[in-house]
Amino acid sequence: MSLLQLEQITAIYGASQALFGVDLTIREGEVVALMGRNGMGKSTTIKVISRLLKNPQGQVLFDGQDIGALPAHKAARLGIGLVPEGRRCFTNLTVRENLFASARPGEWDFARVHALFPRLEERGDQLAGSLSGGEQQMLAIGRALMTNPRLLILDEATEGLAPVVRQEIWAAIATLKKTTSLSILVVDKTISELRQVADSVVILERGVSVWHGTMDALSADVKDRYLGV
Ligand SMILES: Nc1ncnc2c1ncn2[C@@H]1O[C@H](COP(=O)(O)OP(=O)(O)OP(=O)(O)O)[C@@H](O)[C@H]1O
Repeated sequence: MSLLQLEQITAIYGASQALFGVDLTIREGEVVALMGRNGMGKSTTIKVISRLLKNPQGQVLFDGQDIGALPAHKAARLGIGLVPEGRRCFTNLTVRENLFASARPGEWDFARVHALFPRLEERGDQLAGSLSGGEQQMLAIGRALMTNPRLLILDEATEGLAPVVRQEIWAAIATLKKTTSLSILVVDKTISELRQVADSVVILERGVSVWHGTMDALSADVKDRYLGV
């Protein structure tokens, strides 16, 4: 059964239209990569799902429920956990306080997040603003997990991070895939790493979902046409 279903989503910023028709389905436990060149609508699609963009048109179903009119905090409460582009940790709170601030009852708690990212336990009393970029991304993921989501969304999962840290983030995503029933929507530009975790791919081109299929079906022609690689 599909956990999330977007049908013919359109969205505007003021007078400028960003999405012209996005279809996207994520099944329970599935990892979907959302791809496309810069400015094609990936972050806007994520804002529609997490209800951060007001008044998109089209249908957004989460677990069969139309969430098109819910405020963002209610979408989060239903089980949509967002790791936003740029991390957006509370920089003047400690690591522990950041995690505590988003905690909701469920299987994800301090112990489980610390097991996934031991660095967050070591840095528990440190201000989030003093963490490295990679550590902030771990914290952003940990904070989203503390909400006990059913769908975890990572916008630009490893952008701007050093190669060794990127590997840690991909390893954590692979662990989540292997050991939980979470559905994951991930935006990133590195196809080789996405290939390790993603079950399927949706490609956006100028605000339209133009291609979807498995990672293995992502041919050189499709990559050349839509991703410029
Ligand atoms: N706040 C905004 N106001 C006006 N236009 C916006 C805003 N945010 C995004 N856009 C426009 O909407 C379109 C889609 O942008 P979006 O950020 O969703 O693309 P993206 O695929 O996530 O790009 P990137 O890979 O560069 O992050 C672009 O044309 C962008 O300029």
